[in-house]
Amino acid sequence: MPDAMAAETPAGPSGRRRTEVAVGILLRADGAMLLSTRPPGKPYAGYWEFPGGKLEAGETVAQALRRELIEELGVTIGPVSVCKVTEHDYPHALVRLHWCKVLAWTGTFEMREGQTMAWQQLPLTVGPVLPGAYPVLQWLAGERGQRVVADAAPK
Ligand SMILES: Nc1nc2c([nH]c(=O)n2[C@@H]2O[C@H](COP(=O)(O)OP(=O)(O)OP(=O)(O)O)[C@@H](O)[C@H]2O)c(=O)[nH]1
Repeated sequence: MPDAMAAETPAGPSGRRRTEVAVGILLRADGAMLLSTRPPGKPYAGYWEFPGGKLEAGETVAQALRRELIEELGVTIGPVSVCKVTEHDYPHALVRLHWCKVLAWTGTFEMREGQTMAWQQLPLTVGPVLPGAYPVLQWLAGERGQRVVADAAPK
């Protein structure tokens, strides 16, 4: 993977350019992960997602994630590396998501974009989740022998 990427890269199978996105899986010592709601005014506002955002031209994933988490949450993360890459084709954008586990940060969480945050164990107790975040939740659930959402109660 290149050290720095353009914010958009050549077209994917659907003929659209890909938007590169850095996403953080912030994990607490007890295994809880941080989810937050998408701010008002953005596509899928109110859906739950992992914190992160689009790369700016010339930024690495780690640099973009560091900047986004300061902007959105007011916390500063240490060095991170990408643990998984996924793609999702939305009506509004074809996105390539670079996922990083984040185990250490400094600062106090502030919801700087009017979002709501929740530390979540699996199965999740919040929803709905952004479709592009679902494959990673399934991957994390597989690591833990858990389900992303609880089984429906029998009728
Ligand atoms: N942050 C985040 N984005 C995700 C996740 N899953 C997922 O599909 N995405 C997609 O990745 C893209 C991220 O864009 P964004 O709008 O949050 O990024 P940003 O903060 O840089 O936006 P802006 O500066 O244009 O307002 C969106 O298309 C969003 O739907 C996720 O778990 N977290």
